[in-house]
Amino acid sequence: MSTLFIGDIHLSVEYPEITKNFFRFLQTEATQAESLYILGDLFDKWIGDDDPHPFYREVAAELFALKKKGIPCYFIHGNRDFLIGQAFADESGMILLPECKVIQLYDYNICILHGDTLCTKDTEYQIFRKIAHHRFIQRLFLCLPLSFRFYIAKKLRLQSGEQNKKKGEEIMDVDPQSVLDLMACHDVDWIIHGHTHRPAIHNIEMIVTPLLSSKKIARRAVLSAWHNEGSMIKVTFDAIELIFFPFRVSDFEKI
Ligand SMILES: O=C(CCCCNC(=O)Nc1ccc(S(=O)(=O)N2CCN(c3cc(Cl)cc(C(F)(F)F)c3)CC2)cc1)NO
Repeated sequence: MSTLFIGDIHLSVEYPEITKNFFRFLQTEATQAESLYILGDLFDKWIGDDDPHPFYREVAAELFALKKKGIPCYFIHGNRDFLIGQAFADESGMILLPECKVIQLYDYNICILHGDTLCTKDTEYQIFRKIAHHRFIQRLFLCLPLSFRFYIAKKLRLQSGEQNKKKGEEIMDVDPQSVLDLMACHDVDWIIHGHTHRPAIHNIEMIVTPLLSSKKIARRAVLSAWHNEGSMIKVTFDAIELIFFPFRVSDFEKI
């Protein structure tokens, strides 16, 4: 049996191919798993569970179908969809997890998180995150009329797109010391995260006891975003693998 991790799907009405392939993943690979973890940025934007767009109803229904098949789906918020609340969790059957969680899978000790909190060099983003994750600010934002939230969302997405272009590669990636601190704090052998869109499995040398200078190799597995292909991290008793699968061309494109 296996446990699957995905993230950074960035579903939006503008990219129906990604949505189609995400639904196909839920109806195929995901049905063979013991459970599915979505580690953030399932959606490219989220301005509140009260957004009535039928697109969200469709995604919720496809996710709920997985629950009906007895396969639990766990969700950790990303920097895009950090406002997903209990209402959408109930509608989609997803189980909301805290922003960082240690799970025992087979005989692995794994810390799972979205990954944006590891990008500590991006101080501009970390300041925005602190403000936007404040309960009062979130309550205030969710009280605004949807139209005004749409407006703010459009502005912020444009702004973050422009800001990201100016930021160096290093700032946009995880800070190595933050990774070491997190793994030491939770005493885990594995960390699985997304956010950076830099898929890989990295070996990390951890000092276990400084005096004896004994070390161990831990591993950091990074999810791929779903731009032109699907991707997941598959955990089985024997291995943790980063797997890519091509998007299947929709019937329309075959014409
Ligand atoms: O990798 C890197 C770079 C990372 C790039 C980070 N950029 C990034 O995430 N941008 C971004 C994320 C979400 C959206 S949104 O459209 O979904 N939406 C916007 C309005 N949201 C809001 C909520 C609250 Cl409570 C309060 C406010 C406030 F205070 F602004 F009004 C706004 C809710 C969410 C738009 C852009 N660094 O390392």
